[in-house]
Amino acid sequence: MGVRKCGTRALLEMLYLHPMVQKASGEVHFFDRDENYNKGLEWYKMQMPHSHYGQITIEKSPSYFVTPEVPERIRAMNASVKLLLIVREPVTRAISDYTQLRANAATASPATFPTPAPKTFEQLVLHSNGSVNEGYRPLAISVYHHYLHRWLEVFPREQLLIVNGDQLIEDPVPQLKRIEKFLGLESKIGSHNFYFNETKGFYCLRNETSNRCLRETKGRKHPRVDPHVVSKLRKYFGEHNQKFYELVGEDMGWPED
Ligand SMILES: Nc1ncnc2c1ncn2[C@@H]1O[C@H](COP(=O)(O)OS(=O)(=O)O)[C@@H](OP(=O)(O)O)[C@H]1O
Repeated sequence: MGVRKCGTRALLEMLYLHPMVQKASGEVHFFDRDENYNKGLEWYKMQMPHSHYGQITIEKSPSYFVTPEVPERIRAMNASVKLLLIVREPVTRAISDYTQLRANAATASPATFPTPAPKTFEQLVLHSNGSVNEGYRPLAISVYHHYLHRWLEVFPREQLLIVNGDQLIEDPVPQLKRIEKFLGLESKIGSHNFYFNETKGFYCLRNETSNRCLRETKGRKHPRVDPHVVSKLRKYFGEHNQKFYELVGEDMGWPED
């Protein structure tokens, strides 16, 4: 169900290494987009892969996390569905989001004549008086508790697993073992499924037939951000992170300066 830029694609592809998991190929956007939702559950099912008896079918659409109608719509489909939420340290997530928005803007309108330089992350996250620009969307999405409380009003906590996206980058196997257990799957994914690619700087995936890394849009180089700004943002998120820890009953240990 999200969160955007926290490793949703990596998580989906890594889980798909398991023989009892089938995945939808793209982002389905059934529950968050009215034009899809109004096509009905049969349409949703048709977007799903074929699966054998006992296999688990998964899909990811990160905007589910922030779209208000989604929890209730999912519950109406299946109140016992299992949900995975992958999170990342909020400032890193915001920088990743900014990096993607900037890359998308550059692709959408390639400069054929001199255009003003895009605003820096620092310019966007702080007002001119130095206060945090809470309305800047990449910051707002990192305030996880604002969105999560709606999910917990609709689903019991036991149906939701919080996956640590920073740890999934550093060392994927322990996170995947937790998920296998949560999903009631036999433990199958192990270190034999991964190799570290020095050029990409990330783990890549291996199965019986192929070795592959995620696409170049996953694992972008982030711009250097002024450490004072990072520190200011971490302080700002401190209180929000505590609220998130309380909601989920887990301390993610994110730095506060
Ligand atoms: N193994 C591996 N390879 C490449 N990338 C990895 C991997 N594991 C996690 N990640 C992190 O995934 C981040 C992208 O997250 P999402 O897939 O959720 O992005 S999106 O919201 O669907 O656009 C992406 O963010 P950026 O580093 O900012 O590009 C990665 O840090």
